[in-house]
Parts: sequence; structure tokens; C-alpha cells
Amino acid sequence: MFKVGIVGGTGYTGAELLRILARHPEVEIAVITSRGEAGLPVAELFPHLRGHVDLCFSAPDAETLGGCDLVFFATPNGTAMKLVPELLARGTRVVDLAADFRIKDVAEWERWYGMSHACPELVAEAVYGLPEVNRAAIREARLVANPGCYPTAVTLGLLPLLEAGVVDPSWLIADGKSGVSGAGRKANVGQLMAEVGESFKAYAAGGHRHGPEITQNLNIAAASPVNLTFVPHLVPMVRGIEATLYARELEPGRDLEAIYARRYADEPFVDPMPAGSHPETRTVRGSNLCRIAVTRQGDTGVVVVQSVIDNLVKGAAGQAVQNMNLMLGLDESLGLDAVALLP
Ligand SMILES: NC(=O)C1=CN([C@@H]2O[C@H](COP(=O)(O)OP(=O)(O)OC[C@H]3O[C@@H](n4cnc5c(N)ncnc54)[C@H](OP(=O)(O)O)[C@@H]3O)[C@@H](O)[C@H]2O)C=CC1
Ligand SMILES: CC(=O)N[C@@H](CCC(=O)OP(=O)(O)O)C(=O)O
Repeated sequence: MFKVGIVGGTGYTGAELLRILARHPEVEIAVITSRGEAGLPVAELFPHLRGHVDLCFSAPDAETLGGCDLVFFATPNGTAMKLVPELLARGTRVVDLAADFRIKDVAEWERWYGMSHACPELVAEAVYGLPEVNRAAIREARLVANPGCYPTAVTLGLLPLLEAGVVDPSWLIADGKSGVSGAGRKANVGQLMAEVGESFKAYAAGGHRHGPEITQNLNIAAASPVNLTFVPHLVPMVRGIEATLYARELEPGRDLEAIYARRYADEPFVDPMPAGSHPETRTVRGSNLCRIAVTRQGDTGVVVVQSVIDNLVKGAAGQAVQNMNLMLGLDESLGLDAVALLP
């Protein structure tokens, strides 16, 4: 059994890591941290884990975490970068669910995240943890930057079109909608049911920090600089992201459905759906899948892609476990076979 630790065990992605890892056949959860709840049994805070996780939260401590084979950081941006150098020096591998190691241009990261990077020298070494793109490098990595939730849905949705060169990279639009759990479990008036229920809004229309991350991914897929407009929206549901994506076709007449089917034929966690499908977030709730459908809008020359994920699973904890499986030389799908909950 491999020993793993989780820093940030009281948040939504930490709880989701526990739910998945509790049933993983090759992993033992050795440490689960909380600064505020140290000493408390995990099952007292999270009764759904009673009988599955028999551990208490402990305060984050490099020495204890350094005894693990691999540590997940399910913490706010700017937390992992302070502990990662010491853990790597102790031989512990790391998957960071936050953004500390996602953007290769450190000055750009510092502008968007409003802080100085504590270990810029490790950013180049970190592997961006999207297995559908970087599988071989993830297997060898000491440090994996788990992708953001919107970047996962948008990148997987547009990748086949850009790699095949069938759309104009200078005109891409991503319209993302997220459930409220995307904002985390910390107290926040904007997430109260009375604030979010029966309402719908766009936010960060002037620029969201996931914009540069998505652009970095799409530049690689297109092998040229893309121009992306990305606007996120908050919808009154708990889990799920739907991204509706728009691109202008360069070569009309190509079989778009076949391009997606071919690109994702060997991918265990991407489901390219038949033409005419409209993927729904509830068909991926609790599962590690990204379901995608592609279509043309009449004769406008515009291709419309719909991509759905569970933000806490393929958008965070599930993808982190997929990366862990690769890093530890395990079957990539271990522990990730949950079927979505419907309704
Ligand atoms: N929610 C989502 O859908 C997604 C989230 N992410 C990213 O994953 C990370 C975690 O998100 P989420 O679970 O939603 O966040 P939450 O706010 O729900 O949880 C954050 C956790 O981090 C711990 N924590 C906070 N500050 C520190 C610190 N300085 N040192 C150690 N632990 C700390 C908290 O516990 P305590 O204060 O008790 O120590 C808590 O357990 C974030 O970076 C988020 O951006 C990525 C993709 C999707
Ligand atoms: C609905 C909501 O508020 N979503 C969050 C993004 C999700 C997230 O966790 O950001 P990272 O993936 O970068 O860690 C937001 O827009 O700030």
C-alpha cells in the first residue's frame, strides 16, 4: 500500500479526495490535515465518511507529511508553494489541486494571483496534470499541477478541433457555468442559498484567472497563439460545470464527430457523445467523466461544443487521483469507477 497525505482535509475537494481514496485498493490515507479542526475525528465533521475513514485531522507538519509517498494539497492558492520544496527534498511526490504550479510564466501568475511565488524554480519542473495531454510526463513527475475546473472542461472540449486545425485559433469563445461548490466550503455571503438560488449571473467578464491557464493549454494544442474570450457564470446548483464553446470552422465538410471519437478513443474518462446530444451536468455528477458533444450551427460556419464535468471530480479530486495513479505506476482508473448520480 502507498501512504498518502491530504493537506486541507476540511474543504470540498479534500472531502472528495477522502471519498475516493477511502475505496482505493492500493492506497492508505496516512495524514489528513486541518489547522482549525486538529484532533477531531474526520467522521464527526463528515458523517458520510463514518465507517470509511477512521482518522483524526492533524495540524499540517512537514515532517509527518514527509513520511508519505505522495501528498495532495487541497488548499487555497499560495499554500502549497511554501511546503513543496521541503517535501520534494524528503522524496515525497506532490499533486497540488490549487494553481501554484499551473502557469509557466511566473510573472503572469504573480499578476493574476496577486502574490510573489515562493519557489519559482519549481514551476518549470512541474507537469500540468491533464492526462489526456501529458500522460507520459505525469508518470515521471515529482510535482503535478492539477488543472483548474473550468480549464479542464474548456481544454478537453476544444482540444480535438485545434489539434486537427479545423477551426480558427484567433476566434474562440468559452462560456462556462459552474455550481457553487466551485467556490469552496469557506463561509461566504455570495454562496448563501438566498443569494444564489433562483438567480443566475456572469462574473469576472473583464478577465478571470483561469483565462491565462486555458490559453496556455490551447496555445499548445493549436501550436500557435490563440485568442480566447472566456466568461464564467454562477448557476444555482451545487456541483457541475457546463462549458458551451464556440469556434469558426476553417475547413467545412470535415466529420467533426469522427475527429472527437478518434482523439478520445483510448481515453477512459472522456466520453465523446453522438451528434445531436446535449450533455447534462447531472450525467457526470460524482463521476470522473468529461462528456462532450460537437455540432455545427446551421450554415453559420460556427462549431458549437458542449462539455460537462463534475467540478469536484474530473475538475479537481478525481483528476488528482487519476494523476496519482499514473505517478505511482498504478492502473490509471483505480478508484475512479463511480457511476454518476441521477437525478
Ligand atoms: N472547489 C472546486 O470545485 C475546485 C477547487 N480547486 C482548488 O482546490 C483548492 C481547494 O479548494 P476547495 O476544497 O474548494 O477549498 P475550501 O475552501 O473548501 O478548503 C480549503 C482547505 O484548505 C485548508 N487551508 C486553508 N488555508 C490553509 C493553509 N494556509 N495551510 C494549510 N491548510 C489550509 C482549509 O482547512 P483549515 O483552515 O482547517 O486548515 C480547508 O480544508 C483551491 O486552491 C481551489 O481553488 C480546483 C478545482 C476545483
Ligand atoms: C464558482 C466559483 O467561484 N468558481 C471558482 C473557480 C474554481 C476554482 O476552484 O479555482 P481553481 O481551479 O483555480 O483552483 C472561481 O471562479 O473563482
